[in-house]
Amino acid sequence: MTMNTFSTKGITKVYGEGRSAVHALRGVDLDIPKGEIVVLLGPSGSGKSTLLNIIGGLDRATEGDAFFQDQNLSEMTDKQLTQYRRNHVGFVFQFYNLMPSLTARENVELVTEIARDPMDPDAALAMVGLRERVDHFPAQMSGGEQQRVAIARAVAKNPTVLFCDEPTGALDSTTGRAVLNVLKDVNEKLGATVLIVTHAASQAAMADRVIHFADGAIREIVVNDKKLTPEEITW
Ligand SMILES: Nc1ncnc2c1ncn2[C@@H]1O[C@H](COP(=O)(O)OP(=O)(O)OP(=O)(O)O)[C@@H](O)[C@H]1O
Repeated sequence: MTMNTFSTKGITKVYGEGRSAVHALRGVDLDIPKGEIVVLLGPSGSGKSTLLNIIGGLDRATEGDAFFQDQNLSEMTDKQLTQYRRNHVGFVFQFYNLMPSLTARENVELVTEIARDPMDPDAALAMVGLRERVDHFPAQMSGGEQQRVAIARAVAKNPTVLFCDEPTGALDSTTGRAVLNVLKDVNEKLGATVLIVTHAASQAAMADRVIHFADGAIREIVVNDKKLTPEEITW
């Protein structure tokens, strides 16, 4: 039997209350098998980031259960959620979120110093092709290089799962492709489950599984028999 990294049952999320309530998720049932690359697609406001935040332990569902392996995130205390994020989850965002006053290595060390089973920061930076740039500051690097530092920072803790919210949103297609290649490597070499939220529908071709979201619910799940490499994708 395939072990699921995530399994959700009837997840709903309502922001606010009364007349101003926003129903961001309306009952999401989902299984994400271990070690897959999963792409979440859907219009703006359809609930993709909300789902990512809930299974990433950054936010809580209003109702329903979200399991990470056999642990119910919905029943965890705030302290347990912090431990879950610290030990298992890497996050990559559209705008890198690097500390401008720290070098690439120091940005990665922010995470490795508190992680349970970290990689060597220089090894993480070498993995994303930045061996020569470890002592450079974010302002000395291109957008794609900064995003690769952010990925190195996320993978240096040896995460079970890597969440990427619009990781190529601020990049041109050549640079974006290099970033997707790094995510593919992380999936293949570290065995991490990788979840990518994107507006670029063509990136779905590199996924094992594509989840189409609409209006707070899953509209369709497509399993790709054959995946394309990032080089084969155009967008
Ligand atoms: N903190 C919040 N308070 C109130 N409403 C929120 C909050 N966060 C998200 N929403 C609303 O929940 C809905 C789902 O938002 P979400 O960010 O999950 O969508 P998304 O599919 O990720 O969109 P995008 O592609 O634009 O990032 C939207 O209507 C949004 O306005």
